[in-house]
Amino acid sequence: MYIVQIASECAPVIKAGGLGDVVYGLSRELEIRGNCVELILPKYDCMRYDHIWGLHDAYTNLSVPWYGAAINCSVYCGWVHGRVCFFIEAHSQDNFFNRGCYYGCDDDNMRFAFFSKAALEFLLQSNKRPDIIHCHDWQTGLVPVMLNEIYKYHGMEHQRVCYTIHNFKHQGIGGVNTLRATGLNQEAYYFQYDKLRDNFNPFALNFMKGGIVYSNAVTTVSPNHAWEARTTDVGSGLGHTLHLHQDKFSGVLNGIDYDFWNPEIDRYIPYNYTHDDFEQKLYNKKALRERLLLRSDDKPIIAYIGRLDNQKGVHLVHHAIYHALNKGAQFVLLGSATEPGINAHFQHEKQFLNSNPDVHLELGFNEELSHLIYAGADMIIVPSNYEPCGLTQMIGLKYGTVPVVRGVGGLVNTVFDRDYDQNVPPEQRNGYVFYDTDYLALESAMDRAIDLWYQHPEEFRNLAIGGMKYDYSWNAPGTEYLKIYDWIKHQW
Ligand SMILES: Nc1ncnc2c1ncn2[C@@H]1O[C@H](COP(=O)(O)OP(=O)(O)O[C@H]2O[C@H](CO)[C@@H](O)[C@H](O)[C@H]2O)[C@@H](O)[C@H]1O
Repeated sequence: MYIVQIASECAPVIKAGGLGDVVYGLSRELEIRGNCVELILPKYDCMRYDHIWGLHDAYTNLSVPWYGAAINCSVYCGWVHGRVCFFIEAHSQDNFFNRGCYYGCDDDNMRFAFFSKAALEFLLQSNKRPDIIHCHDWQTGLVPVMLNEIYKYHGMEHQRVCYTIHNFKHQGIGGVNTLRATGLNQEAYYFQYDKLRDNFNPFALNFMKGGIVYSNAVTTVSPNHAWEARTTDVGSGLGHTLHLHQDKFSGVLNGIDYDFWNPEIDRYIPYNYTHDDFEQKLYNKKALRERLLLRSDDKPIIAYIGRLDNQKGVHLVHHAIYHALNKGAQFVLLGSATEPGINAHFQHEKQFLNSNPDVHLELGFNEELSHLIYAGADMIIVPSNYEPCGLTQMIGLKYGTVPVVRGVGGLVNTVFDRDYDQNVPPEQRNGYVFYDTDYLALESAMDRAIDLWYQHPEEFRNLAIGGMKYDYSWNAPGTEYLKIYDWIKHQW
């Protein structure tokens, strides 16, 4: 099968979070199974060019219709750890992708509407006719809309779209301008409720809703989140739309790329290890302490790695730091916040805790350091308010780092409470789960994990080693996506 992924991220060259990991990992898995996979991405000025091999001009005169005129683009081609990627650069004073950031600009909706249009123009003009176009999140929600309303009539009538939603919170909101810019026009038509009109704001068009309405298949990143999105408020207002389109909507649990996230071969950690020589993990713990200037003591290290925003339960992350210290544990945090208030809060915490030898807060994005933390920590905490899938608990498991998580979204599908999970046999339980969003709930799960570490170290070790044996690779999800592709390929 010929598959083209259109996305705003692909790890490690463009990574703001889990979306990048998934786009890369899924592409790799599909290619290993003999499919032809290509990726189309924006050419951001701030991406990690050191991860691209052989970048060259692939298509120089891509003329993209925009507001009735056209923007000239160049398309570059290069290999990102073996994957063929096309990067679109727009020559316009809008400077769409030269902003020193991936997201967070006032005109993000226009930037990614343009990217979606340019990606389709590139397919059209370069005569690429994939069987499947796989788009991700709100940034590419307009791809299936434009494919069906415009490009279908220009020779792209056979392309089918799978649309994956990684986060319902950000949906991409536009207005009449979006329609004029992209050439969709026809205001009255797109402002209908069964098209793009936002379910709650009658004056807005919703890109993600467009993606759901117009795609042949829609997925989110875990079965439990698929259920939550349809039936609870985590669908952020799209529950009804998902309900109407439930026949093509499902949850496919993400995988982890074990070629990249694997303590046995990880080149960012000083001591490689497997579940057979688990003792080596201790040397990584020592290396982590040395790197972050934590004191050497007989204490567990609890880690948090992730974006710092309301989704991630920042109030509980904050509380976990102090509770860990009270319980005689050390705490390491690696995270970045885009919201100024949250950023200021954690900057303040960092200064306040600066001289404490049992805690380190690293504020920023650091891929290399994240690997050492996964390898060196004893536990990883994921106290999210909602979590479509969550990768950090799955990476933690692979590194023998016991997850302590809130039972929501994909965390429910991946972490099984050692003491209480009745649905899973004791030998298959792999972490700790709490449910409420208050401090007591968090504390009770942390206490159980910390107590086991102190009082029954052998059992804690068995729990960690058991977790390493779980298979959360792309193997099973790869099969599921291929089934979906196959199903929509034969749809008319
Ligand atoms: N400061 C930092 N430095 C270095 N690395 C960092 C980092 N902050 C985060 N990371 C890394 O980024 C990834 C984050 O994974 P998450 O599952 O938390 O994704 P996120 O919430 O961004 O994305 C959404 O998409 C993913 C993928 O579908 C879903 O799993 C998730 O639930 C959904 O919210 C991990 O690889 C983590 O190690």
